[in-house]
Parts: sequence; C-alpha cells; structure tokens
Amino acid sequence: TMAPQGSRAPLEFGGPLGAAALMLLLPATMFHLLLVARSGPARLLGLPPHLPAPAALWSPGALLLWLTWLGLQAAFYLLPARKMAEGQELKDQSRLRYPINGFQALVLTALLVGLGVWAGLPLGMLTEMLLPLAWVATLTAFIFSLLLYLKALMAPASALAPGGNSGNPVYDFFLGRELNPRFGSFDCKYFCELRPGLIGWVLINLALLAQEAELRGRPSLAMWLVNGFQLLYVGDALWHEEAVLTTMDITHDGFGFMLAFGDLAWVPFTYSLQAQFLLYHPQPLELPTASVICLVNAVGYYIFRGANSQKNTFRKNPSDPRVAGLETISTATGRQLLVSGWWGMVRHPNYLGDLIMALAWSLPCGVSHLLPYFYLLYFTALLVHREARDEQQCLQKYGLAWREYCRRVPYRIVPYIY
Ligand SMILES: NC(=O)C1=CN([C@@H]2O[C@H](COP(=O)(O)OP(=O)(O)OC[C@H]3O[C@@H](n4cnc5c(N)ncnc54)[C@H](OP(=O)(O)O)[C@@H]3O)[C@@H](O)[C@H]2O)C=CC1
Ligand SMILES: CC(C)=CCC[C@@H](C)[C@H]1CC=C2C3=C(CC[C@@]21C)[C@@]1(C)CC[C@H](O)C(C)(C)[C@@H]1CC3
Repeated sequence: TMAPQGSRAPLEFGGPLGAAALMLLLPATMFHLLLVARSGPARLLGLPPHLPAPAALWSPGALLLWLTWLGLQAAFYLLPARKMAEGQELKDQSRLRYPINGFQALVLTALLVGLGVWAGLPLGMLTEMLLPLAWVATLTAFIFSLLLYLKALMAPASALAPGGNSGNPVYDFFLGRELNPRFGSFDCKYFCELRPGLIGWVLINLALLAQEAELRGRPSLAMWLVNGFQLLYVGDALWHEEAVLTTMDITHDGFGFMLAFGDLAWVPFTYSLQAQFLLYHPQPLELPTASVICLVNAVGYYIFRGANSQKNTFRKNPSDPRVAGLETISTATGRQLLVSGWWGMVRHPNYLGDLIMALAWSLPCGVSHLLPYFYLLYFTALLVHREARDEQQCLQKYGLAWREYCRRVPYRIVPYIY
C-alpha cells in the first residue's frame, strides 16, 4: 500500500532521528512549561523546582473529564451544519466534504459552560487539574496516532500523504501516513485541528481567569487582555473554518503524532501559558500601557485577517471585485499568484500578523520573566520552518513562476529584514 512517490519524498524534520527526538522533546517541553509556570521563580531556562509524583499526573477524574470533552465536541461536530464545504482536489480527483459548524460548537460550548457556572460548577477547579489533563491528552494523542498508523496500513495508495510514507515506522508514525483519515464522514484531522484543542485552550484560559477572581477578588487587567486576545483568535479561526481546508496541515501533511499531539495537547496546554503565568505571578498593568498593547494586537489581527481573507477570496474567485484589481503572475498550473496587495508586501504577510499578535499576548505579562514569551519564540521558529516547507512545495508546484514571485517579492515574513 506504499505510495511510490511517497517513498521518494525528501525527509523533513531531521528524518527518523529528528522525529524520535521531537516525540520526546515536545511532551517534555509541555510538562516543563506547566510546572515552571506555577513555580515561584518561573524560569523558562531553569529546571522545575520538583518533578511531579506519578499520583499528581494520573487521575481517573481527569481521564473521564477529557473523554467527556472529546465526546461533547464530537457530538457538536455531528450536529447539522449551516454549510458543507468541499476540500481541495485529491490524488484520485475526488473532493471530500466537511461540515462548517465550528463556530456553532464554540457557542454551544459557551452556553453549556455558562449554564454550568450558573448552576454552581467550580470552573476555577479546572486549573488544579491541568497536569493530569495534559497527561491524559498526551496519552490519547499517542494511542490515537498508533491506531491511525495501523488504519493507514489498510488504506489505498491514493489516500496516503505525500510525506509520512518513507517506510521508516518512527518517521511515518510521527508525520502521519494517511492524509485524511475518516470513520464514515467523520474526518479525524479536520475535527482535531479546530475543535477540542482550540476551544479547550480558551476554556482553560477562562478557568484561569475564574480562579484569579476567586483568589484575588477580581481578574487582573492583564488576565482580561490575554483572555480577550486569544478568544478573538480562536473565534476568528472557527468563524473562518473553511479556510483551514487550504492549509498545508489539511492538504499536505498526514495525520500522525505531530498533529494529533499538537492539536490535542500542545495547543490547549502550552498556548494557555500566559494565563497560567498570570495566575501564579500577577502583573500590574496600567490603562495607557494596556491601550498600546490592544493597538499592537489590533494591528497584528488586521494584517493576519486581511492577508488570509485576500488570499482565500482570490483562490475562491479571482474575479471577485475585492481582488480583481490586484496584480498577478500566471503559472503553468493555470492558477495565479498575487504580487500586489498584502501578498506583494512579503511572501507570508499572514505570518507577520500572527507574530505581531503573539507579541501582544505576551506583553501583558510584563518584562520581568522570559517564560510568557515562550509562545513568541516557539512560534517564530515554527513559522520560519513552515515558511521554508511551504516555499519548497510552491517551488515544486509553480517552478519558474514561483522564482519570479520571489524576485518580485524578495522578503519572506518581515519587510526589509527577513
Ligand atoms: N497559531 C498557530 O499555531 C499557527 C498558525 N498558523 C497560521 O495559519 C495560517 C495559514 O498558514 P499556512 O497554512 O502555513 O499557509 P498560508 O495560508 O500562508 O498558505 C500558503 C499557500 O498560499 C498560497 N500562496 C502563497 N503565496 C501566494 C500568492 N502570492 N498568491 C496566492 N496564493 C499564494 C500557496 O498555495 P496555493 O497556491 O496552492 O493556494 C501556498 O502554499 C497563517 O495565518 C498562519 O499564521 C499556522 C501554523 C500554526
Ligand atoms: C510543536 C508541534 C506539536 C507542532 C504541531 C503544530 C501544530 C500545533 C500547529 C500546526 C498548524 C496549526 C494551526 C493552528 C493551530 C496550531 C497548529 C495545529 C490554527 C488552527 C490556529 C488558528 C488559526 O487561525 C489557523 C486556523 C489558521 C491555524 C491553522 C494551523
């Protein structure tokens, strides 16, 4: 069942050794961050003051809560959707259909949580369960990727991802063999990419805010800002859910440990780091500074949304009046590349906006600690690496036209710098 072109695809992420190292390093980093955030010194580069006892990691209650959460989000996914969207064309010329009801899932979750809090549910208690929850999320991601690896052994060659089929089990387990593993119409990768992790992230943030209110009488301004900015980001992702169908995660990468762990564990437990830090290390924030930080987030969001929407509108319908006036380069595939507007400024304007927002999420935490800036550092590395991967894929897709685009738009992410 091995895809012939898959076996020739160049290895990414440092090959099997790199994949094995990342499989240990990523969970270790996540637990390091969780432990350090609650420690007094909160040193990103120091050792956590103590390692948790196995009893602090394992809790049947956390397992039950986690499985209930996954089940609830899966049920919301299966509810009737306002729209069914078609994905990109696959190797066998077919297109998969996806429900567009992610925002509906966010609203239903908010209603359910609101009802629970009104009925006396101690939301803040969730913050006491972060370690065991992160542990069961990691275990679930591991077991799930193992099942997906086995499922892919029976998948036809046309269903396999371009990478992830090298024949090396460690590498393929990490990257994922099957492109769009499904059980009936339930698409595992699409579900995991946007629902349990992203909605879980804002729920954890909210629990940290509730716990701060419980401990200190009311949430701090810094905590409000972090919650507000990240809720906007998650709400935006779910509102524009259809756009995720053209990201490389859906169109190119298989569904293996990297994405399963990334979606289910890494996103909710490390992306909530700033709010975790603020609960244990309250930071003073004056209104004028807060206003400047809001402005930074607004600028980042404006660029991020403007760039992503411009590309999505153009890809859907190049003669849409909002993009019809933009300059383009034709490619041999029949598709065109934008060379003016946002995409004429740098080759990844959406990454630039995303990075500016990442800065705005850390600034409310002050400058006394490096820890809250972890997301900004990690995200810079992720986007630089992602940009290089995308560049390779575009060069393969568009050849000379891509080289011409690079000549006309020489900077990748930051104008005149990178
Ligand atoms: N918060 C997080 O952890 C993460 C967030 N992100 C965000 O996700 C979003 C999507 O990112 P990602 O999937 O990496 O990539 P992009 O949305 O940037 O998509 C890249 C693709 O866009 C098309 N494209 C590139 N240049 C042009 C052009 N000039 N004109 C028209 N089309 C062009 C090409 O595909 P084609 O030609 O086939 O359409 C290319 O492969 C970004 O905003 C990113 O910041 C990403 C990763 C992690
Ligand atoms: C370090 C590690 C475990 C790597 C896995 C990477 C994943 C965490 C990210 C890969 C691409 C992602 C995207 C989003 C979240 C992070 C992951 C899963 C995203 C859903 C965030 C919200 C955005 O608006 C988005 C929808 C554009 C984005 C898509 C890519």
